[in-house]
Amino acid sequence: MEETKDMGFSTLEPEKYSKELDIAVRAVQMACFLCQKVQESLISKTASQVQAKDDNSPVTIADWSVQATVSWILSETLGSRNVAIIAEEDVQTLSKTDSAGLLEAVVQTVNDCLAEAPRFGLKAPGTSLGSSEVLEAISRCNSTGGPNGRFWALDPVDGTLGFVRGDQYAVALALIEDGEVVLGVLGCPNYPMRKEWLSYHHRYHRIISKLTPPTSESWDKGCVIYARRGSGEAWMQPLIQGHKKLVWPNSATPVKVSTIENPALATFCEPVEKANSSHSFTAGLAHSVGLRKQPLRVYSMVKYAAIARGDAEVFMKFARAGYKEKIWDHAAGVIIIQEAGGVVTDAGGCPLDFSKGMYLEGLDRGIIACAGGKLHEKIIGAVDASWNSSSL
Ligand SMILES: Nc1ncnc2c1ncn2[C@@H]1O[C@H](COP(=O)(O)OS(=O)(=O)O)[C@@H](OP(=O)(O)O)[C@H]1O
Ligand SMILES: [Mg+2]
Ligand SMILES: [Mg+2]
Ligand SMILES: [Mg+2]
Repeated sequence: MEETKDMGFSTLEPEKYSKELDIAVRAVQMACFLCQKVQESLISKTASQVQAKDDNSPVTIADWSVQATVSWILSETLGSRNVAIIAEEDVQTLSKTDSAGLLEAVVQTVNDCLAEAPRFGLKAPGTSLGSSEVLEAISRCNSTGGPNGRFWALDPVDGTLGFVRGDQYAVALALIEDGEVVLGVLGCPNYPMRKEWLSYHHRYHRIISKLTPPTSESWDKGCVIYARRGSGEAWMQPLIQGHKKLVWPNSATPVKVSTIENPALATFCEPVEKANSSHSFTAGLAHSVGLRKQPLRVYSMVKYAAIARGDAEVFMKFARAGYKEKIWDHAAGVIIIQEAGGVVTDAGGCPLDFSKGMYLEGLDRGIIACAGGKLHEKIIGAVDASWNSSSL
């Protein structure tokens, strides 16, 4: 039987950050609840509710609503003076005069979600938030990060493209102190019941509805994974929302990385979009180290979750030259993999540096995360040769 501890916090109770971790897990559970409702309505409606940002990437009411909700919860529970947050979204688009409908939808979504706070063991607001309070909660996430003090890094919806396509996405929240990630929480609302389904892009929902009777509680769909630095443990909770009977306190089971060391048996994952990572470079690298399986292409930080859960062994991302990785796209995933027993570095073998502000400055070429040191060593050892023979 699998070990189960109440929340997995029993060993952490006297430890630093236990209150922050507890609140962060609840906030991410709520965010997942919010996202599931928005994703359902996005997919069932024909009207497009997806906006394009300046860099042409998508943003939806879920991105803003999660940012507002998590910001509000952290401020209410920890005190707004103690909370600094760096996050992906801002209020620029929402504040435009022609965005009144969009803002209204965000305010409604936030209030609908916050009204459910007691199910997550949190206090709901006394009265519904008005639009100025929602905008304020979003724009309060204006920390610039850096080497000193404590701040949260939030990606309200990571893999927005996967989200709008009805596929994988994640909610990512990390606490960074003096440049080091100390807590990571990753919500993966569509994490499938069977790891094979991770790669069924687009068809995912059809498969689920065909194979899962509508009455099924589908316990294993979706999870929240979290870890505290130095604990040597990573924990996973089922999602609260699909289960009317599930209320706080939730249960947690430990997760561990895979023990596979043989590249021929290992699965590597990478971004779905070629624009986000060079598929041809990783194919060459995979070939040279003897990774024989097809790459598992998954949107978002669900890739980090897959490594931490032992469902894949390697994650590689090599963005185009000039692209600077943002800290909120990696912080939570990195600490979760490390505490679950894995290794994460840049392509030169150095740890990722979360102390330089919004970006992972100084990142050497790409990111390589592995279930174990041996696999990691092999891949790092092969990067230079592949790099020199590629045109990246
Ligand atoms: N050009 C480019 N190169 C590399 N990375 C980029 C690029 N553009 C965006 N992003 C960031 O990638 C985040 C999603 O990364 P993924 O690894 O999940 O990629 S993919 O969606 O599977 O293709 C995505 O996160 P979200 O915006 O939160 O979805 C972006 O921060
Ligand atoms: Mg992201
Ligand atoms: Mg995002
Ligand atoms: Mg985005």
